[in-house]
Amino acid sequence: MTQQPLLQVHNVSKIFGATRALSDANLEIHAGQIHSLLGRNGAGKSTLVNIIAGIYPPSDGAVLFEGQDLRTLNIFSRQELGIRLVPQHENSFPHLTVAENIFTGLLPTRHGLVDWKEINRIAAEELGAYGLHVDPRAKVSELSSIDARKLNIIRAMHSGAKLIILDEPTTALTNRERAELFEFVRDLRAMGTAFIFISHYLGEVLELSDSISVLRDGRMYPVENRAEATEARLATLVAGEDVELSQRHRDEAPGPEATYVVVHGLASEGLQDVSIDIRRGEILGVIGFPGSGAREFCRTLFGISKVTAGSIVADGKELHLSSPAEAIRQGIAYISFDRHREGIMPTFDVNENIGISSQAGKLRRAFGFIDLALQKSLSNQYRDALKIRTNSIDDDINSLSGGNQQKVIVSRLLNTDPRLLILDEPTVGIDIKSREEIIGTVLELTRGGMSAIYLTNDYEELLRVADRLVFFDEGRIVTVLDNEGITIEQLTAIRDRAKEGV
Ligand SMILES: Nc1ncnc2c1ncn2[C@@H]1O[C@H](COP(=O)(O)OP(=O)(O)OP(=O)(O)O)[C@@H](O)[C@H]1O
Repeated sequence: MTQQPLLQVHNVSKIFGATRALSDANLEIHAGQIHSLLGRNGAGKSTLVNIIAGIYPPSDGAVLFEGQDLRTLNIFSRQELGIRLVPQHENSFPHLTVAENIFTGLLPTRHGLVDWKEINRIAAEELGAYGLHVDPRAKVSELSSIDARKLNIIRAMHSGAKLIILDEPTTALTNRERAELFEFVRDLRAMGTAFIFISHYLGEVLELSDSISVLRDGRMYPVENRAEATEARLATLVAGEDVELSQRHRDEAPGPEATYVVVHGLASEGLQDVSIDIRRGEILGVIGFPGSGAREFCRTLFGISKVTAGSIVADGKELHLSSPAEAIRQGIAYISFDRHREGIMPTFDVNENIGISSQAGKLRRAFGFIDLALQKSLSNQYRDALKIRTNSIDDDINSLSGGNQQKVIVSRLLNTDPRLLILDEPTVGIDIKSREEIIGTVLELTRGGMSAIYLTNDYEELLRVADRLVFFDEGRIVTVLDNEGITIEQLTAIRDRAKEGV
């Protein structure tokens, strides 16, 4: 390509206190190009895109857009030039309508009044032009996650974006929604829009991108020979070494004699008449579309959703899980798919985030005192075991990268010494190496007798870890299978058949 690049990043570095988050990064992107950024948690991906978007300045180096040095421009001036960052977490306003979201700050007026009829008409036209067929008067909170994500991109397009940065846009989307999003992005690329795409899924990076670079420890490595790149090659580049995938072995699956929890006729909001036993040391894989009951099952077992009928009996004793705190007391822990809303305590440091759920348990001493020394020593152990990347456990949790925050949450739950660990999309936003560290820890603990319920949309991962597979649809269990010789294609076919009621 001979024309001037849209974006040029020249020798950009960033230092936060004692952390060198980025060293001499270089990157060029042209109009109509999709460039993917890969890297482990904490490798510097967000730092790089935040510098491009103008959220903070580089410590060194320069960013040019259409040949113009952006040094003196803040985030808003950069947006006007056409750079838009679409963050991982929805940046739309859920309580406003679709049209209001598109026009935020730019509402057309008539005689000084906001002209809603006109706004809704233009919004409908614009949505249609980009292939999003939703009612402009609908509240954003009512949209499906795929439509909400498309809306975020359309908002960017509406303000004249030429370069859109998508930070892990496929998180928690189903495979079908993912394909739909990619088609949408490709259509925009054909109109000349450029993209920076951040993802931990090597397969989707290979599928979508025109060019790829890997960030490792703040250094950038462009992937040469794009056409010859493979998942294995990318995985090695990301980790800086070969990654060994953890695998559950068939002969490790406990039999029915190891029954630990018996769920009988369970009902709650979105769940009806669910009966299943969970065995000691078992990893029970859970599968279903959103709203199928799979996630509702997990949340009911953790006391988030109220039981309306049926029973949960552990070792012969009925559990009354009136709240998550009660569930923790009963030895049940839950890792939420939504760590930002339900997991991280943003005003606490790493150590406090790990210890918070154990204060009623093993950290408690006489007269309500908490054993702070024990908490610190345990936090340090988790930091080493799960390789949490932080200078110290006293660091502010917000200074950790997203994936490392997730490891803190895993540590917090393990710190409650659960007998049943419920994992709801535990590796979303987690790089390949950290993912294997988390999976390895779960496998190790189940070998020691802990039971686990594992819900993920990543079927490759599920087939590697689960002993049995439980399919949900319309709030009920429709099929239970031993995970023996099942392929991803078969699993998808069974799930779809369940949906069609065959
Ligand atoms: N505001 C900050 N203050 C201190 N350190 C920070 C700050 N932001 C990032 N860091 C550190 O800089 C390094 C790079 O973090 P960054 O968020 O760019 O990683 P990432 O590749 O986006 O990771 P993830 O995939 O987990 O989100 C990490 O060590 C992180 O702890």
